[in-house]
Amino acid sequence: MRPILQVALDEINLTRAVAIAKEAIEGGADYIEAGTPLIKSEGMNAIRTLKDELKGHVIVADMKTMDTGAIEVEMAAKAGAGIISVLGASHDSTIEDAIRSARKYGVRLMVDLINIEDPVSRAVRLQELGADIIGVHVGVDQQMVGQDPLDVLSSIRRSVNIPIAVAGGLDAGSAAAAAALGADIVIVGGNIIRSKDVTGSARLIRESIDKKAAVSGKIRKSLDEETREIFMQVSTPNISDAMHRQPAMRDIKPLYEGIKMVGKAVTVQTFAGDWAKPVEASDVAGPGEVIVIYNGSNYVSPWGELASRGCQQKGIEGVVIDGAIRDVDDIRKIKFPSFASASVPNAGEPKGMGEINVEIMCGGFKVRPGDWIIGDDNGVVVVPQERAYEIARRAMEVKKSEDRVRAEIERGKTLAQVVDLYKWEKKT
Ligand SMILES: O=C(CO)[C@H](O)[C@H](O)COP(=O)(O)O
Repeated sequence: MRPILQVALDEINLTRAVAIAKEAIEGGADYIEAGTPLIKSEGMNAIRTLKDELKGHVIVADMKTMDTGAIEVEMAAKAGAGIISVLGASHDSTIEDAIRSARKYGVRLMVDLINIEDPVSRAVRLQELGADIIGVHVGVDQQMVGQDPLDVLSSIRRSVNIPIAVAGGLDAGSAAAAAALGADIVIVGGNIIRSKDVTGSARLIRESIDKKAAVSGKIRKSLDEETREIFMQVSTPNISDAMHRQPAMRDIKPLYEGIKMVGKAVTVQTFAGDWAKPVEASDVAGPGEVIVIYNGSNYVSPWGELASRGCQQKGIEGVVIDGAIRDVDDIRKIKFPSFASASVPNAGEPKGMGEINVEIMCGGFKVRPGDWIIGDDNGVVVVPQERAYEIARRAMEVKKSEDRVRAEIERGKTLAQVVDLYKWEKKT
């Protein structure tokens, strides 16, 4: 039997969720899941509405129940769900009572292994308890720090013989790999529901699942390479949103339009106009790095075109100056990504005060050597190195959501209508 494609509606607006579900069905989705955020936002009404609107399709209630298993299964079953999820991390008594309730109401119970330390032995135990489906699942937040549900799928497949569902950031390639590794149900959320073309994305994933492409021996790029690649694709507003709306470096502006800069910081602490350490930093920095300078004066410059040329030849990504820059016309001509808080014609003197690669303040932000610096036409943001991969992944999720909202606006809605603004204003 060909694997089932289940589309997870991780959405908070029911009207949008129904529209997205219909588009996904057109592309080949079999089961439609009321995602946990949708259930929390709209309650059992979400299940009832999906059941009414999507005749002939199994509706899955992703309840993620942790306690009172029987009551929650009863509620979702009565609303029209055919499969209901409980968490594998719950006590066995919760699972057993949920199973009794599932049997009584003629629905299947999916037990979700999200965040379980030893998923293989828990899966074996859940099979003994009578679970109908094992959910191998890496949650959205776990995906952002690099976890992958396919890492444990084969071992679980070898250990249980009941159906297995797999979820966790799957796309066309990993969905096909999941099917090839023995998944019976392939669950896809973000990569379908946040796509500009939901039907096209669902179709692509449906086709690749059907081909069950052999698991490629894909060599994973280094975390730094992946991080850089993602930062190149997202904007500084996407990154700011991903960091709970963190502001950009204050008063630091791009030198020209169409600028894009991504790199790790080589920092310079210097003093008004002293250009020795800034220019020496171009000998320290290399490809993939950005020189970030605190100079402390908007009236005398520690940097200009000649320093920029030297950096460009070495593959240094750009420069950010809390202070003044000069030769802006020439720097614009060679398009060396540069950001500064002022421009002046006058240079200072090379006195040699200050230090390279120490913690500095730039545009009101602490910057340490190795922190990620991303600049574009909107400004410059700093991402702490420890969270760079996670923030890059979260920024990509922001971008995907915006792509979907943009597609809905292009079909004639306003932003307020698409995001249901009035309903979601903060109540005081
Ligand atoms: O249950 C979920 C999150 O807890 C999601 O529905 C599931 O992970 C599928 O979505 P995605 O493909 O975006 O990971």
